[in-house]
Amino acid sequence: MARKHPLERYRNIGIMAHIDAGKTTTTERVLYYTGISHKMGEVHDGAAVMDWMSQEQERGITITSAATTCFWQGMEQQYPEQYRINIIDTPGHVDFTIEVERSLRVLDGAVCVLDANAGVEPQTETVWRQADKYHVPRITFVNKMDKLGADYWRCIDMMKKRLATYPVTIQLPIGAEDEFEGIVDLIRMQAIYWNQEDAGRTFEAREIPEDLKADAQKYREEMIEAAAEADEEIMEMYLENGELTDEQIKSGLRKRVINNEITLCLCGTAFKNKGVQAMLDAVIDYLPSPTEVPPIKGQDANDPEKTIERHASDEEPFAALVFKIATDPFVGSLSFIRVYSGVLSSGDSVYNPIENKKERVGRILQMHSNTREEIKEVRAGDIAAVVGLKNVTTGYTLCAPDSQVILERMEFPEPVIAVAVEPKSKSDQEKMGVALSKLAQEDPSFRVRTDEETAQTIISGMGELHLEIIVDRMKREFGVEANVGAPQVAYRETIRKQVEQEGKFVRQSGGRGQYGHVFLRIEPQEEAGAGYEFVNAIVGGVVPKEYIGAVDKGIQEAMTNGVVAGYPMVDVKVTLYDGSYHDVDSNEAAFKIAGSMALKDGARKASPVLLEPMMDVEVVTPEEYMGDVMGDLNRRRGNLKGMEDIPTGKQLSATVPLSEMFGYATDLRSMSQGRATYTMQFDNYAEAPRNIVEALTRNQPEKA
Ligand SMILES: Nc1nc2c(ncn2[C@@H]2O[C@H](COP(=O)(O)OP(=O)(O)OP(=O)(O)O)[C@@H](O)[C@H]2O)c(=O)[nH]1
Repeated sequence: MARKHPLERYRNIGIMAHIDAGKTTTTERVLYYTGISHKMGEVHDGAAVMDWMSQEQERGITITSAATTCFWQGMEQQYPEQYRINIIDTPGHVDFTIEVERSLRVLDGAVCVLDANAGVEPQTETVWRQADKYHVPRITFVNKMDKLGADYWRCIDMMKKRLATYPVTIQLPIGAEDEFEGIVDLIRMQAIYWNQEDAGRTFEAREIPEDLKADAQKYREEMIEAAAEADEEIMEMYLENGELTDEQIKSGLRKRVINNEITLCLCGTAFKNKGVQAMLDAVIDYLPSPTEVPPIKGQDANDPEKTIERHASDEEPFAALVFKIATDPFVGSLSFIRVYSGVLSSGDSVYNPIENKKERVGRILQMHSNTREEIKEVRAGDIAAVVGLKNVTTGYTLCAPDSQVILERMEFPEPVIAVAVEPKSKSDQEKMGVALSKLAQEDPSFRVRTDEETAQTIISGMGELHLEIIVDRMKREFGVEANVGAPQVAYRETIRKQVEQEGKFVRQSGGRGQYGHVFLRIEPQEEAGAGYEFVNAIVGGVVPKEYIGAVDKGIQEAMTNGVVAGYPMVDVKVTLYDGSYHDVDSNEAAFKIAGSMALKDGARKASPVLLEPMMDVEVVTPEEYMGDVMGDLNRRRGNLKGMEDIPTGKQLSATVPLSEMFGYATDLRSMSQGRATYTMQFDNYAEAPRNIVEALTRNQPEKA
């Protein structure tokens, strides 16, 4: 079967923004204007098509990034054929940055939505930096031009200052706030007004209003100059003629957007149905198709030293990245994939190089937000969901069995906040384990562990909201009722010194005994965040090969409950360098215990320390509350990093220990009569002060 839409007519895009800037409303309008959704859903009446999970509808925020596909032929049907746009709606709340990261990872371009009044907000900066990290080309849609205080030029100014980017405007707003009427298109040099009788489906192009003509000329010049810098050829033409054709301007701008040298700015109001279609045209005109981004790199699955490149082409072997797992009440587990190369049909076998397993692909679904369509195959550039894969999690590669590759894996942040969950009844207890492990498989920023001392189930994640939603989903989707403890800090432990430690586990009581014996070198990793590393330095088989894995396992198990206060140990390198075995009595279990014992005993002598998560806190407050807010942050052991004037007041940034931030939302509200807002995200782990360690260990029995 031939490809319906050539790759050049694909756009895989994400929509990113600070919370409440209007991503969901904008996406809704896109679906409406492209004909996917016939009823316009408003965020407040909980009918938005993209926000399909019930929690999202209740809270009016976007939690999971749903993928959806739509088709667009231009505002004036100016493109000869339809383009296929795959959109991922990404959440704006910091607790879910992981969702943003994993969508950015598989996208070719993004639209950054700003609130025209608030401009660049803390979370805008965060997602912008993430997009920088993955080299995602961007255009910016300044939304809410109808809102009180809307100011397009201030937004552009903030982008220069706070995002360190080079914004180039290709539109001018006509009016602002409740007098916002439409836009001036600087390429066509026309004013565009959307008709409100049909919810902005149709529009009128008119002459540019008299009072905007001089500005239009000026900003068009700037735009052309930016386009001319794309390459020497365009520059020469510009210097020769003093002008460029519309096509030359577009191609120059396009080139520079794709190279991440500039970002184009547009404006409108999704809510009042103005400007969205022009933004879609810009997606087609300036954001790259899968063939215009660099080929994805991977490792040869059979030779980790060898780098493989895969180009966006149906002719190359199949390779795809799993970027999201979702449990669906109707079909079970759904794996969302981005196909980088090749073709996959339902019924084919795919290879999972991380688990070394081959799996058969069942149904393949094209997601249209809350509806889905079964399709027969996926090709390079596609985003789709595969039903029923068993051994995959987010970040895994799927590839052709005869051409094995591991695509660049995603990095996931460590969870910082934990709560104990206790099943309400016996039957809940049985179901809870299953539910939690399914949810953990979907979401790599969520972990489950059992506390060794209290035998409680502890779940940890990125923030209070994140865990609240997990507990909520457990109840709704799996029918598990649980009592939830107060949120606690997910402390960590590590060591500061290198030690060598013997671990010997011997039992001889007639018959077959137990014998495991190891020597470990235990040392801190040089770099924080390097994680756990196991080195096998056994020579001459003093610890037989078949037991090495068990030693490693024993060490890892011991590390889940550290020696200071029972928190997981991180950033430790362990070298197994010596040991002995017994012909009859040695087995895996004995070596596992020996490894575990050696680690625990060694860690106690290796200057173990407790680490606490430090949060990057950004507070936006009207000026009159600034003194109170600052004083309060000081009391919370905060370290003030900066203060800036912003349109809505002052923005303070500080590093504060997470343990001091519980209840902050309420305190900040009462301190500022509800007018200050804040965002918080993990920054780093720092050594906890002595009083915290003492408080945490006071009630603990001496560890065995
Ligand atoms: N005045 C005005 N309000 C808007 C506009 N677009 C969206 N809103 C409102 O702003 C609020 C937030 O919009 P959403 O679309 O939910 O924002 P979001 O960025 O998706 O929010 P999260 O999903 O929670 O991150 C809603 O009350 C919208 O109705 C606009 O163009 N003008």
